[in-house]
Amino acid sequence: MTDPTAPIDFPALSPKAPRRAKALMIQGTSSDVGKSLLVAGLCRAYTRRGLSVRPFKAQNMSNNAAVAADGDDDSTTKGEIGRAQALQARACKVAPSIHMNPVLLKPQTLIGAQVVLRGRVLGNCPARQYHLMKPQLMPAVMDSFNRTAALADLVIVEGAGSNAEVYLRASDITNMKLAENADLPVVVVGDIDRGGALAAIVGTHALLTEDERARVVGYIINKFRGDLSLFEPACAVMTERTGWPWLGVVRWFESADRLPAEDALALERPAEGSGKGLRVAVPQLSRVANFDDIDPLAAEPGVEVRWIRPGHPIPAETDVVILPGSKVTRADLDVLRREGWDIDILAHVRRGGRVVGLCAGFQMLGKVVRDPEGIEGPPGETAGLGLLDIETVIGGEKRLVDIAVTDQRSGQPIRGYEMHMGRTTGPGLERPWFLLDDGAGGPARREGAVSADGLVSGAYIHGLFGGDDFRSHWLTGLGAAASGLDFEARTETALEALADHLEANLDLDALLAFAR
Ligand SMILES: NC(=O)CC[C@H](N)C(=O)O
Repeated sequence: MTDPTAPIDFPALSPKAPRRAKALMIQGTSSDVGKSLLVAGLCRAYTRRGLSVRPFKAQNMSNNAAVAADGDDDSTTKGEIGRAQALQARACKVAPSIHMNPVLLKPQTLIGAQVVLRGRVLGNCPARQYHLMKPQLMPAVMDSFNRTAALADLVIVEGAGSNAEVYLRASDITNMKLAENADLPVVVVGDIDRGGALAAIVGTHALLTEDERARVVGYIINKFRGDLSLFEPACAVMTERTGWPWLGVVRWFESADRLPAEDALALERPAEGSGKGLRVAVPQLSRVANFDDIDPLAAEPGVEVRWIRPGHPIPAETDVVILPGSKVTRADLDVLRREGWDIDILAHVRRGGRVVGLCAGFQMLGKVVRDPEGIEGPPGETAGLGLLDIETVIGGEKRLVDIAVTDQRSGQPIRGYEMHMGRTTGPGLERPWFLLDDGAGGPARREGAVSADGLVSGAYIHGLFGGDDFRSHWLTGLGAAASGLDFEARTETALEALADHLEANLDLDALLAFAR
């Protein structure tokens, strides 16, 4: 993608389907005000009321992606969308679609990202170039919105970041510009937990144009803790300054960490876990991807998961080091070395400790990672940790597939997904971690690798630990206690609790009446 003004080649837009759904848009005064969670909760609450609901977010920036159930019209493979929209789809009890999140930006460097359009990689792009290219994406965004709206009674649309970045207005495809194009009523959400909510709401109003202000049907204050009677005068001030109705205050939702987080900011949360039992350390890579792979382990009472921040060593008293996925395998190998984590990991293995690599983490455990075309950074190769006798080349079509198979070795069902461009070869694969059997009677597929001494293992499969049987089997094999936790049910309970929470905190009939 060298010329940002060159026309983009994407599949033909569908003939305009009649819009059936009403829609309501949730915009925020900044990122991380809790928009994704609010949308997920509204999706579930209105689904429970018998409506056919769909989520929509034009553009998401996240390395936590999910495999959609569909791909673009001319594609035989499935696409990917942000994890938050996949969760929202689940809240609506429908399969995730590429049209729920037509543009996904997966950050690779501080100033550039992989651009995924309608589920498929369009290319890598520096932020400045993407900014110029963005207006061209609007027809595809609108097409996806229309397709989503043609299927449902109600679409809950999520904005991105702050809706008052007015200097970016010309290239906006995901906040007020989308609201204008699709004629959406807008609710503005402010975050009291971070402070400055008054200034954020009043400042947002000040920065918007008259027309944009008129689209706003009211504001919500999210993440409130404390005595509401003390805060009510603040709402009077905001309403007086903006003329926008106050639609309610949503109290802090305690179970938020039971739902998969969208961006790596969530890793700043204190670790869960009892402080005893199996000690799992996960280095916090710079472009960590699909980090919710670790959530099911963190949810086990007998497991203590610690995310290791830059500047901190991997503690010697660790039982298992898990190397997670990463958007930029080679650059994150450099991070491992810069932090001295490579030395910690090698010492850990010498002491008889276990290491597990997932996707990019698996690639890092090999001898070398090559990127001849420069897909994830400057072309070249980087030595891996050399703990598995494998090599990886990044390139070709991205592999995006859901997996629901049986591991012949353990007899355990394995569920998960693959999402990677790297292809791995080498003698290490002769000792696979899994022998995957799809039940159709064909030969088992080998997946992953295990070192000769059995201490180091890795595979491409994300979501492995979400399977209760596999997780219990894995924990028991390490001499750790498995609790019998039903992870899916835990997520489902959290979604229901979130919907209850919104029913209790907001007037959802009134909110629904704003949809049009
Ligand atoms: N999800 C991942 O960890 C991706 C691994 C690597 N960046 C690849 O594309 O092959």
